[in-house]
Amino acid sequence: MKVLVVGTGYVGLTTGVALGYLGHHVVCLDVSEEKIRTLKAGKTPIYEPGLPELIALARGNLKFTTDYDEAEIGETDVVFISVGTPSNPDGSADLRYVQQAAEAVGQRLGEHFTVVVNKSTVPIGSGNWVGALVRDAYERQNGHKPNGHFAVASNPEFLRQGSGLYDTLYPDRIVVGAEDSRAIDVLANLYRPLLNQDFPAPSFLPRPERFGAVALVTCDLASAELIKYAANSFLALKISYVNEIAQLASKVGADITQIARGMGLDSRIGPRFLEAGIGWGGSCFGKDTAALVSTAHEYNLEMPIVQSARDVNYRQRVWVVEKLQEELKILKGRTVALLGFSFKENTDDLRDAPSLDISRLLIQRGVRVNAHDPVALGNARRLYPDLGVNYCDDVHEAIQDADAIILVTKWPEYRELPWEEIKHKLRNALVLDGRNFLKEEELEAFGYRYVGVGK
Ligand SMILES: NC(=O)C1=CN([C@@H]2O[C@H](COP(=O)(O)OP(=O)(O)OC[C@H]3O[C@@H](n4cnc5c(N)ncnc54)[C@H](O)[C@@H]3O)[C@@H](O)[C@H]2O)C=CC1
Ligand SMILES: O=C(O)[C@H]1O[C@H](OP(=O)(O)OP(=O)(O)OC[C@H]2O[C@@H](n3ccc(=O)[nH]c3=O)[C@H](O)[C@@H]2O)[C@H](O)[C@@H](O)[C@@H]1O
Repeated sequence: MKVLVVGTGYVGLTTGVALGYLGHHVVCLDVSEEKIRTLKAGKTPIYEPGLPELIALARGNLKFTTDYDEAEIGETDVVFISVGTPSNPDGSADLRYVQQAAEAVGQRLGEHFTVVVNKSTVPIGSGNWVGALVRDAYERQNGHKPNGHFAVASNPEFLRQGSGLYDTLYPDRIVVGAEDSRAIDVLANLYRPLLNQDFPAPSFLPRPERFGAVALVTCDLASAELIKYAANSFLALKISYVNEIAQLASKVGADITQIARGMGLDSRIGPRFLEAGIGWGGSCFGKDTAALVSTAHEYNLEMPIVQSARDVNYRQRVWVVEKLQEELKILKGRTVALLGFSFKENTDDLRDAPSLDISRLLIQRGVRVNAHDPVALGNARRLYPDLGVNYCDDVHEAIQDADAIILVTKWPEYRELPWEEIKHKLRNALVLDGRNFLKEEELEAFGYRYVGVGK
């Protein structure tokens, strides 16, 4: 099938490349000249494991452009809108990029039946709104209304950064919401190889141990839109819940890792997303929980549970600094090494990264912050040159003369640092493990004071 993906960020590029790999003809369009130049040169503008390899395999089915006129929208079966939907200051979603994309697509629709798909996370009602934008743009361009040439669908995305390709090729479910059953049929055909799981598995990606057919959830537009917000908010509150219990665990001398294991083995609860730590960050949990609360307000509803998950999450970031102060007594004049700057491992993304708030809070208290990250420092220097953080390309430089190490992101290489050897570089052998990730017993055996979360 012929596919256009508008927006080549973490979601759009992953989706486009995966669909190209499955044999569809995909145009990936972005307004960023730089991103498209990079892609045309055979490189990837984002760090996502497996993406360069899959692009190389799908190359013959992929075209990259910044020009809507080159995208052959008039003959395209499916257009994915996968542009950013960041937060407005009041928490609602900023839909300006979606609007620009919908209008640009509407102007160029032809007689061929095209499904315009909201893949971006967009508030309830956006499907209808995008439909109206596309229709109006078409009418302005052609002088008459479109006559059943297009339908709108909502196909929310559930991939996680850092395992985006794996999540795309081996999804738990695919959700398609539409009022027009033709749109559901087209998307079911598009996703057939994923639904049936009958494509050659790329050798460079991990494979699920057991895997059968994937569930296709079909529903109306509003339900699909709400599934996305409800799922993200539920995951966010699951983490905040375990962090709330972690706070109590450390007061009463219990261990949150054992508690989470004991809880998670109940199949009604499940073990995933029960890792206590300094909380969630990233481009979506914060944004989407805020947007859900904001949408509820429009309908005169409070969302106290979702709001509390947000509050608890921020409290974890403050807790790190309070804990450090408790350990070191005086923070002013101290040096702290932050290990990991991206919001999670295997990504270079800094959106709502806990490291940013933790750095700000430490710097306000007179602490010198040395930060290391295996892949995110380029973005950090570009986006946050004035944060006051000393970005260190070498982890040994970051820990030199530090009064404490804070593990912020669980990059595997931090577990494998030569902890015994590097101890002499520190002024004070204190490790605050914000992800309960390091080898506690080993560190203690080397003479470190180890502080975890909820232990
Ligand atoms: N990042 C993630 O893990 C996930 C993100 N989502 C949602 O997917 C959407 C996209 O997120 P990301 O890929 O992370 O964003 P991103 O910021 O990485 O990429 C968005 C891209 O859209 C481009 N763009 C903006 N306006 C455009 C236009 N008019 N025409 C063409 N391109 C345009 C930008 O230049 C940018 O490259 C958001 O709504 C997000 O909430 C959903 C699931 C997972
Ligand atoms: O809408 C989105 O953008 C995506 O948001 C999350 O994916 P992502 O933010 O990429 O990464 P996660 O693996 O969910 O991690 C989010 C944050 O939670 C933290 N986390 C995760 C799991 C856990 O048990 N504890 C915990 O603190 C991570 O360190 C990270 O900061 C969801 O998991 C995806 O399903 C969704 O598509």
